Amino acid sequence: MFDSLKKKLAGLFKKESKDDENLNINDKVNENISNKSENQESLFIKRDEFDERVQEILIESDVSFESAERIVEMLKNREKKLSRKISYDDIKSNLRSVLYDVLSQAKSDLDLLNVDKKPYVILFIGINGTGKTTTIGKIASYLKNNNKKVVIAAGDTFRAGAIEQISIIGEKTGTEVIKHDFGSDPASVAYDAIEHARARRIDYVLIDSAGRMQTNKNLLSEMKKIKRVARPDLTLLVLDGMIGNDAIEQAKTFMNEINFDGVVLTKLDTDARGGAVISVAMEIKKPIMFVGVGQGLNDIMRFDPDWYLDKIFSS
Ligand SMILES: Nc1nc2c(ncn2[C@@H]2O[C@H](COP(=O)(O)OP(=O)(O)OP(=O)(O)O)[C@@H](O)[C@H]2O)c(=O)[nH]1
Repeated sequence: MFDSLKKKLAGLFKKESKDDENLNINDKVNENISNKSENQESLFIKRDEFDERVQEILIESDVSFESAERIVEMLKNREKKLSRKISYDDIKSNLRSVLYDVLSQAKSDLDLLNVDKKPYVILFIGINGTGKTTTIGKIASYLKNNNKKVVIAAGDTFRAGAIEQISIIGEKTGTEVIKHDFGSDPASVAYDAIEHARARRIDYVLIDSAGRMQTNKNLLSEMKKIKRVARPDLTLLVLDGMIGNDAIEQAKTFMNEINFDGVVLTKLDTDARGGAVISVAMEIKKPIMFVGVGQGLNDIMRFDPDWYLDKIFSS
C-alpha cells in the first residue's frame, strides 16, 4: 500500500544520510553567506534542494501543490526551533510529526456503535463507482457483527442494476433492504426505510444514493431532496482514493451543494499514490471517518494517522 510514496521517502532519507549526516541549519541562518566555508555553502544548497525534493515527492504522490507547499513550510518552521545541528533523522521525524499534525485534524471521535439516536440515519453520497454500495455493505456488516439492527434503503433508483446490487449486499450481510421500483423517487425510499426502522426499533438506516457527477444539477437537487426528507444524522461522502486531486474538487463541489459530515476514502489497498489522504485532511476540513482497504466485507477501517504514517515511513 502507498508503495511509491514509501519508496520515494525511503530513497530520499537513505541516500542523503549516506552523503552527509548532519546539516547545520542554524549556523546557516545566522551567518552571512559570503563568510561561509565551502562546506557550509554546499550544505546550504543541499538543504534547499532537500525541501524542494520533499515537496516534489508529495506532489508526485497526489498531494495538491498548495498542501505540499504548506507542509514544507511547517517542516522548516519546526527545524528553526531546534537549537542544535539537524540530522537527516531529525528531518525525517519532523516530517512525520508535521504529517501527524495535519492528519490528526481528520481523525474522527465518532463511535458508530455508541450513538444516542435510534434509528441513526446515515446517507452515502458520491459520484459513480467510488464505492458507495460496497461501503454500505462493509458498514452494515460491521454493525451487524456488533449485534446492531440495520436496514438499507435502496436509494439508487437511477442506475439500472443498482437495486439488484444493493439487494445482493443485503443478502450477503443478512440485512433487510427497502426498495421501490427502478426510476422511483429515492427520497420516498429513504422515508419508507426510516419509518420501517422506527416501527421495528431498528438501530441504523443506511441510505444508498445514485452516483452523480458533482456537476449534474438535476441529480444534485434530487440529492438535496433526499437530505431534506431523510434528515440524516450523518452524511458521508465516499471518495475514490485512487483519483488524487480530483477527489478534492469533487469534495468541494459536494460541500457547496449538499454539505456532508465526513469522508470515506476507498481503494487505498490499490496502487493509490496515497497523497489524497493528506490533501483531503488539509483541504476538506472534514473527518476521514473510514478508509476502504479492499473489496471484501471486512475491508474497512477507522482512519488512524499512525496507521498511514507507519505505512509510508516503514522501511
Ligand atoms: N480494491 C478496492 N475496491 C473497492 C473498494 N471499495 C469499492 N471497491 C470496488 O469499486 C467498484 C465500485 O464500487 P461500488 O460500490 O459499486 O461503487 P458505487 O459508488 O456504489 O457505484 P455506483 O453504483 O455506480 O454509484 C467495485 O468493483 C468495488 O468492488 C476498496 O476499498 N478497495
